[in-house]
Order: sequence, then C-alpha cells, then structure tokens
Amino acid sequence: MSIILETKSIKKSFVSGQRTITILNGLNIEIRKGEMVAIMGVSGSGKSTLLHILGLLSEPDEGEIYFLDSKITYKNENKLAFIRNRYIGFVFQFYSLIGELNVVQNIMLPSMINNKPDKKKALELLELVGLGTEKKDKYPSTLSGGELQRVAIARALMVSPALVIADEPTANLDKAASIDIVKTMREINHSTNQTFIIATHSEDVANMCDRILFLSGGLLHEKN
Ligand SMILES: Nc1ncnc2c1ncn2[C@@H]1O[C@H](COP(=O)(O)OP(=O)(O)OP(=O)(O)O)[C@@H](O)[C@H]1O
Repeated sequence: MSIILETKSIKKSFVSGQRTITILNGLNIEIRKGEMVAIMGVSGSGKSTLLHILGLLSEPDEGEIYFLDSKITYKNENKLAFIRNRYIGFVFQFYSLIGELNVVQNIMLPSMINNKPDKKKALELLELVGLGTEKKDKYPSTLSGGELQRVAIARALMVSPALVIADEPTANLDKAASIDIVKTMREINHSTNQTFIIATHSEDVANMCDRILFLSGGLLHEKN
C-alpha cells in the first residue's frame, strides 16, 4: 500500500513562562493510503498538536512532512491553504458548525469556499452519514450531539478529501453514539478508501481502527 503521509523527525516545543516544553521530540509516522489509524495518549501528550501538524495547520519546529508524495514547505501560505482545502477534511470535538446556516448549507460550505457550490453532493453526503434528507433544513441548535457530528463529518467529506483528520470526534457523545459515529466513518473509509486519522481517548473507538498508535514522551509507539 502506498504512503499518503509521512513525517521525519518532527519536533515541536512551546514556551511556557521561563520553560520550554517539548511536545513532539523527533516523531516519525507513516500513514498508508486507505487506512484508518487511531492516535491515543494521555491528556497533554500532544495529540492535538500532532494532528494540527499532520493537517498542515501548523508548522513543526524541525523535521519534514511528505503528503501525497510532495515535501511540504511552509513559505507559501496560499499553496498550503490550497492543499488543505482540497485534500484534507477536518472533524473536531465541538463540531464547529455555523449556527446561522442550516444543515445542508453547513455541509456545502467547503464547496462554496472553493467557488463550486454543490447542493446535490451535500444531500448525498447527508444520506451517506446516515442522517437522511429530512434534516437538511434544520439548524444546528435543534440537533443532538451525534447528529451534529454526522453533519460535521459530511462537511469534512464535501471536497472528497484524500485524508480526514478527526480530533476526539466522539468526546462529547455517549458510548453508543460514539460507536455509531465511528462505524459510519469506518464504512465510508471502506467504501471510498479515504484515509482517516482519529485522536481518541476511547478504547472502543481505537479498536475499530486498523492500527493504534500511542503518543508518549514525544514519540509514537505502535500497539501490536
Ligand atoms: N499554542 C500553545 N502554546 C503553549 N502550549 C501549548 C500550545 N498548544 C498546546 N500546548 C501544550 O502542549 C501540550 C499538549 O497539548 P495537546 O492539546 O496537543 O495535547 P492532547 O494530547 O491533545 O491533550 P487532550 O487529550 O487533553 O486533548 C499541553 O501541555 C498544552 O498545554
């Protein structure tokens, strides 16, 4: 299987008062095309920091990143934004939907940013994530957490990204809803071959993935 995303010795530190805290300390990761990988680790181990770097939202202090066979450079923000908008979908813990837009408008948003509004695709995605089109005109404040996250997943899939990065997507859901959401992601992963990286504290969620990587001491350790 080909590699879609690779890091070589990435480092990231934050300055806190007088101290410098190293969060990622020469971390290597190889993600194969079409796999679904869980990243686990205790609170503060750096999962979100790592996902931000893997999603090209922030730059490591040192090290290299290769995505879709190209080395990422950080000098040209427009090019970086293009790669992100075109190839990477994001799902966050707090859904990050826009309250003033209805469900279908929220899902369509990435296609509008790319100047190609596509309502038909948004409605297809709504079905794909298991919500059904009867919810299409509803506003986020009227939906449950599980429904909100399904809308957020549909929005992440709007540009048919090669990679979906999900940062604790089930942290606000109960166990049954969490498993349902990740089952849906898994079905999409199997049917579309899109690659998923999911940070999670949940063993149930992690066990539904192809591989589990543990982040500790600034490095990743594979669970066999
Ligand atoms: N912009 C920042 N400036 C300073 N410190 C930061 C910054 N971002 C993260 N940190 C610190 O880096 C460490 C790792 O944070 P991160 O959010 O990546 O961990 P996490 O594993 O995702 O945690 P959680 O499971 O609680 O979400 C924490 O100690 C955090 O306070």
